[in-house]
Amino acid sequence: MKKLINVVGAVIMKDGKILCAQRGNTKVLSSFWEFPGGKIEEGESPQQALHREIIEEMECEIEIEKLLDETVYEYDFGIVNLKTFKCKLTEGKPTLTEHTAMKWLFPHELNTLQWAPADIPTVEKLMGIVYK
Ligand SMILES: Nc1nc2c([nH]c(=O)n2[C@H]2C[C@H](O)[C@@H](COP(=O)(O)OP(=O)(O)OP(=O)(O)O)O2)c(=O)[nH]1
Repeated sequence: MKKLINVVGAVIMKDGKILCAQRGNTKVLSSFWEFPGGKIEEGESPQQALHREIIEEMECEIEIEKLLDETVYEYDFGIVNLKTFKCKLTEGKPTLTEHTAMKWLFPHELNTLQWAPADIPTVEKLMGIVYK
């Protein structure tokens, strides 16, 4: 049986754009684009994990507004259950620490990037939404 990996991702919105981050070269799924976040650790709620991950890897703080989507994708290394949350920045500015690059894109531009496979249903959902 493949291991189940519970992951949270932040859909951080600012001025109608969404923060997209490119995974680092040393990571699994290297170079794919993703929503910043990471694995939920033991004893953490998804929201706690997301706050921690964004502070760790983006050096900023977010407010989590709502659950946007939940997807399950079977990779060769395990099964990823990805929960994505709509968020806004409350403190600081996203900074590259572990990621190779980041971009702010309008929802309709999201398909210009090569997303991690688990993210594709969420990306498609976001592309159909107009945020004010
Ligand atoms: N953070 C994040 N991970 C994603 C997304 N889509 C997707 O398939 N993943 C996968 C990649 C990894 O297998 C897993 C998350 O692991 P990670 O390496 O980002 O998490 P982490 O920071 O806790 O990792 P670690 O290096 O401390 O083990 O989920 C996404 O949108 N965001």
